[in-house]
Amino acid sequence: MSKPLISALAQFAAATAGRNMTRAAYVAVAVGVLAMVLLTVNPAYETAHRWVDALLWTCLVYFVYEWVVRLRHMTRQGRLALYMSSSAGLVDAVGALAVPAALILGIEPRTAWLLSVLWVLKVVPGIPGLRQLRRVLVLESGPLVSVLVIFLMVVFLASVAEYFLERDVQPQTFGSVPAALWWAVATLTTTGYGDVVPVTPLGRMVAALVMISGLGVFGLWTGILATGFAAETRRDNFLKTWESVSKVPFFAALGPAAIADVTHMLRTMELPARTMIIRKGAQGDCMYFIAAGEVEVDLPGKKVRLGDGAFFGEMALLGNNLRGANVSTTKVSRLLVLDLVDFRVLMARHPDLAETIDAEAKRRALENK
Ligand SMILES: Nc1ncnc2c1ncn2[C@@H]1O[C@@H]2COP(=O)(O)O[C@H]2[C@H]1O
Repeated sequence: MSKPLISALAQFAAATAGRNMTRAAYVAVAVGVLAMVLLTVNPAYETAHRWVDALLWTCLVYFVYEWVVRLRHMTRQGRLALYMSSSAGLVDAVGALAVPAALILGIEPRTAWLLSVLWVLKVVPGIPGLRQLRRVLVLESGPLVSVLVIFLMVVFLASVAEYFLERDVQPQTFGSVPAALWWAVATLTTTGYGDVVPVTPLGRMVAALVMISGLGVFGLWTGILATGFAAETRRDNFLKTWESVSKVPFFAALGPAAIADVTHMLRTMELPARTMIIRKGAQGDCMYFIAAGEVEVDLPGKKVRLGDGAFFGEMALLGNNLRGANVSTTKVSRLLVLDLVDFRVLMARHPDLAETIDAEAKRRALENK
């Protein structure tokens, strides 16, 4: 085998060994699931069964290869048990073994290949939003379970009531509590198939109450999840900003309580190189601290570069409100932004910071004269 081919294969195996989804894995999941769907469409499968089978087998071989490479990699790193018990390890094992196991057990091939739908699970461990959802579900499990209990209570009370009110008029649909339960679930979830409908006046009144309760229950669930997501995002942002704030020497002298206070006021901003941040003559409504990166202040006759830990944009907030120079990034930069309202609060709460900013603004104004 030629050297470039060997090194390309080695690189491919190394990328596959990591626990993250590679581009090839995403393609394999998409192609594999699409081929499985085609397998269920009779005319399409009859005309192109060789292609569909070839695609399915190729994807399966790829997933088995991926699993074996990861098992070897984790064994070498002494993390085999950890990998096998993780969600990614379980999903990889299921992806590699489910279809072959079904084929070996003698299940009809077109039915056995339906198990390839499990390949979609491979994308789950890599989705950051899902990790956040799991955290929200765990943190909000108390209120969510309470709403579930209310849901079950209403379902049971309503189905017993409907059974009692409708059983004589509609024995075939409301002839038992389990039969009435189907109606209650379809109504409370606001699905309303309309296959089972109460006809007695009292039965309809109960149904109306169930419909209204359904709206309430789903409103509560949505509210709990939305609040949980918002709180989670705030927490993530706070931690990110905290990390950046504590790296800025200007804030490092403050105690932890004051850093937390400052963190609440700042928001992070990631910028690529050569991005204009401040335009000369514009109204100033915030100032910036450089957590990482570099900016260039474009002054008449010279350019001043400011790096990690420096701040800028303070002069407009302390002076006549108008920006005195253009400022743009020279490299990828992470900035902490302090809005005017918070700037005033910060100045009032931390006079030592106010003094430093004020002194630097005065020094710069003198330098620019
Ligand atoms: N001589 C200088 N050295 C460093 N930064 C400066 C200098 N002059 C102006 N700046 C910064 O450039 C910013 C442009 O917007 P502002 O006038 O709000 O605030 C200004 C200062 O923060």
